[in-house]
Amino acid sequence: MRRAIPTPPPDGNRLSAFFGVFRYSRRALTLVWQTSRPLTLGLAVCTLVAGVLPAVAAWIGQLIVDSVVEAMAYHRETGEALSFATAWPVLRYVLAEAGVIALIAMAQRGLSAQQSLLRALLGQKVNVMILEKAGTLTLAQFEDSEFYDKLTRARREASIRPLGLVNKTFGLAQNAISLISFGVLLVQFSPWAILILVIGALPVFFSEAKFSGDAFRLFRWRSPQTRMQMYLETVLAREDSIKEVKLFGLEPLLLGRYRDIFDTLYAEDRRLTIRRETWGFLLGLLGTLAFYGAYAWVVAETVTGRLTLGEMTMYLMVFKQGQSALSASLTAISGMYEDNLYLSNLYEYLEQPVAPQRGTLTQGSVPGDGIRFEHVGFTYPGAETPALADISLHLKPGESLALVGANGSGKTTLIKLLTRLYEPSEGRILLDGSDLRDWDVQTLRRRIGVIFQDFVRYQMKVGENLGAGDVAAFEDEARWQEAARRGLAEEFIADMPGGYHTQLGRWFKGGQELSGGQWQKIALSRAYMRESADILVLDEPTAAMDAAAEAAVFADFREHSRDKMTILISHRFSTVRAADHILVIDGGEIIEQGNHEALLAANGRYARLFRLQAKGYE
Ligand SMILES: Nc1ncnc2c1ncn2[C@@H]1O[C@H](COP(=O)(O)OP(=O)(O)OP(=O)(O)O)[C@@H](O)[C@H]1O
Repeated sequence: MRRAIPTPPPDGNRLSAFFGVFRYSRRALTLVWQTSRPLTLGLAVCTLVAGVLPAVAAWIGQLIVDSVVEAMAYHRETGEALSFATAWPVLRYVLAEAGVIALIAMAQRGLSAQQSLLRALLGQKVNVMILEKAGTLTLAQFEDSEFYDKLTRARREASIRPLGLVNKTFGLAQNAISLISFGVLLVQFSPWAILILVIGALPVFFSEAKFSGDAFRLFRWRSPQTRMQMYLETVLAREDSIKEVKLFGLEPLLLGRYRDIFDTLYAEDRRLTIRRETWGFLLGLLGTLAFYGAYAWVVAETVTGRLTLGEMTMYLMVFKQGQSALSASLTAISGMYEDNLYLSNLYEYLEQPVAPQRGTLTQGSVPGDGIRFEHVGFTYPGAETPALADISLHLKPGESLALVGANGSGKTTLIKLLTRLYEPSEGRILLDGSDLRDWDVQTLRRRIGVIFQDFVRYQMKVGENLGAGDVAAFEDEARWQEAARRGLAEEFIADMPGGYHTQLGRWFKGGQELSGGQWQKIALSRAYMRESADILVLDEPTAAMDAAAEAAVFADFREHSRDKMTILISHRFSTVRAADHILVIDGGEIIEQGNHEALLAANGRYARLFRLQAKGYE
């Protein structure tokens, strides 16, 4: 079934919106100027040259025709044969015109060369700005679909728009210069001619401005659909999803959705394009009418002898070129309007408020106190029920904590709060006696080594996949080896063709894919890279490992984390039972806590689940 897509929202006060958007022009110019001063200056010079010379060419055209007429009269009167001396007065103008035309061509080449260089530089600069900004945003912002829309829109269009805007501004300047110089010539014929020229072009301009506004509103309003299309492309054409898509036979269904979205978007586009071009044509006719009216006028004046043939040629040329310069200027203005609208996207994204980094502490007020949760509650933005409620716990250095609970009970959320990816909605979390919010976030994160269930499988070298755990040792081979040994990855890495330098994943040439358990060993080793960390968090670190590997991992883990705080999430009781504290969480609340023996003795949920699992292994 085709889903109905609502019509775009109304456009409000069009005129004030129209002028309001020009506020980005200056910023785009500044951006281009900062990108490359020499190229921007070069553009300006070429623009000036390409703007002035057409009028000069038209003026020389007049001189050619008039001197030809004069020379013809001379030859007719004297009967003299053509010689260099009699031809030279005409030929020098022809030569001059050739020179001017060559200069125009040079300026235009210069313009396009500089534009393409600037385009590359500017695209890179804007993309870097977008990515740098992404680094300052919070996890919550990334999970907000409206924000994600902004990011997608900014990335998709905005990197080419600033240069578009600047090119149009220069184009406008070039045409304006041409127009002024044409005006200087034309006003000698009649000021009315200039008026006719301007009036003929205005209607097209207004229709262009209106339709580019419409196009932008359409672009903005439909971005969720475009995003869905991009997502479907990813699902249908990426190695990590194609396996399941194939086995479940999802291609026709997903492709059908993809097509439906296109069809609805295309229908809108088509309507807009047809309206835009039809109006453009009809209103453009007015311009043509104005031109031929003026043409007839100039011809009549020449016939009556008020204008020379040369002047007629010049005025017609000036008229024709003036008209195209004018309509080009007007189109440039409406294009600038469009670019400005798109740029507003970019700046809307770049100006997205960043939560201030308040904390500055690098040491807590009670060093060695460990982690305390005090009545911590948390509700995800936009969620109705809390994911965690009234969580209190204390974990001292050297102690281990295990979290047990059904899927969705809030275990990972607790870790996200501890790592300050989110802040508690209620209560507080203390590290060494100080609120996490008061800690310098970098210092805090350096103290924590964590692997999440959905750890990242970097499409990079094996070693770099480990090094990611500690940027300071990103390239440190000795540290890679040490971490791999502890994460039990050493053996299979040694079997790989390039050892630690083997490319992982399938995205790049020569990449090796790993098994689920091998990837998990890589992730575990990555967590071990963080030597300075005294809080180790493992969120289901061994779920994909075989039983022997799991036992070895935990033997080593206990051995090496004696003076550290460790938090472990696992659904396997064989792993959990060794922890000093076990928290049983259900629906975001702690329902039982204690060590293994105490919990068994209490004969509650933990004891029941433990026996259930033990029975399964019998
Ligand atoms: N980013 C998010 N935005 C909104 N709600 C979320 C988000 N992540 C998790 N939740 C919700 O919060 C609750 C707790 O999720 P959490 O990931 O902490 O569970 P968990 O105990 O780690 O589960 P599992 O054992 O399956 O890993 C769930 O109801 C989940 O739907």
